[in-house]
Amino acid sequence: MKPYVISNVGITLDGKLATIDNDSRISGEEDLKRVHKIRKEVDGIMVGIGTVLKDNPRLTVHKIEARKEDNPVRIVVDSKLRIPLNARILNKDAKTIVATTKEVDKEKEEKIKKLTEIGVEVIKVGKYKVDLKELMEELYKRGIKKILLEGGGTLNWGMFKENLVDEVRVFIAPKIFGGKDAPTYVDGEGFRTVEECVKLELKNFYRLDDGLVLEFKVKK
Ligand SMILES: NC(=O)C1=CN([C@@H]2O[C@H](COP(=O)(O)OP(=O)(O)OC[C@H]3O[C@@H](n4cnc5c(N)ncnc54)[C@H](O)[C@@H]3O)[C@@H](O)[C@H]2O)C=CC1
Ligand SMILES: Nc1nc(O)c(N)c(N[C@@H]2O[C@H](COP(=O)(O)O)[C@@H](O)[C@H]2O)n1
Repeated sequence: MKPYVISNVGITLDGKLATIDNDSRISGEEDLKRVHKIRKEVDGIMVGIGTVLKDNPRLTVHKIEARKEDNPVRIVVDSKLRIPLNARILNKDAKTIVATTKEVDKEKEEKIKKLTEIGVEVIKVGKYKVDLKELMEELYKRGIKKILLEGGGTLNWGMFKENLVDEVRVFIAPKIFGGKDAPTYVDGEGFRTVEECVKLELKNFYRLDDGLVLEFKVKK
């Protein structure tokens, strides 16, 4: 069994998550409130370590009224355990799970010990990179039945490639960032043919702030 996964991002019209200098201010205030309402409804929020290193996010419900108990479990996918011990995602506002690989050297073992001491749960799945299918099963076993996937582009690719995403919600801002090295909604290697690609069914759309929200079901 696996959790139900909603992928949400704020993108520009050209599909970028941030500029080449990592400026990711895409959503307006109303869109951020929409995202925080989803955060409040789910059991877990998941990001890749790239997002933690670049944005240092809190990943709590802080744009709408909420109690500490409303904060979902924060999940970071981090194969090489690069997470800084002072990252905001490790603060006491909510529980945090760090998913890493089973390949553990002495340095990694020490980091796991430190993380555990500050109350972080470390899940080991996969050999060279985090096995996302196995991670989903482990999270489900821990009562995490609904997840908000908040990127970035590399983790999004991993989740789509493994067919682990059930729903897509995007805010499209009327902006163009350009830049072939700017992160896009889904990066990674990409599919080679249209047959292999992820197919979506448009369910809803509406205007918000200066942009557009689109909601899709992933066709299975
Ligand atoms: N506008 C928006 O809504 C959002 C923007 N962003 C932006 O996205 C950028 C970060 O994206 P990325 O650098 O791509 O980092 P990412 O957040 O996708 O993390 C990628 C890392 O995840 C780890 N990982 C472990 N196992 C994996 C697996 N099986 N599959 C995939 N990844 C695995 C790897 O260490 C990899 O380097 C930042 O610029 C950030 O600002 C991030 C989230 C939302
Ligand atoms: N939905 C959305 N729109 C944007 O314009 C964004 N830049 C993001 N970023 C995501 O939100 C995280 C920040 O969360 P906190 O406010 O620190 O709780 C960031 O790391 C991205 O995952 N999202």
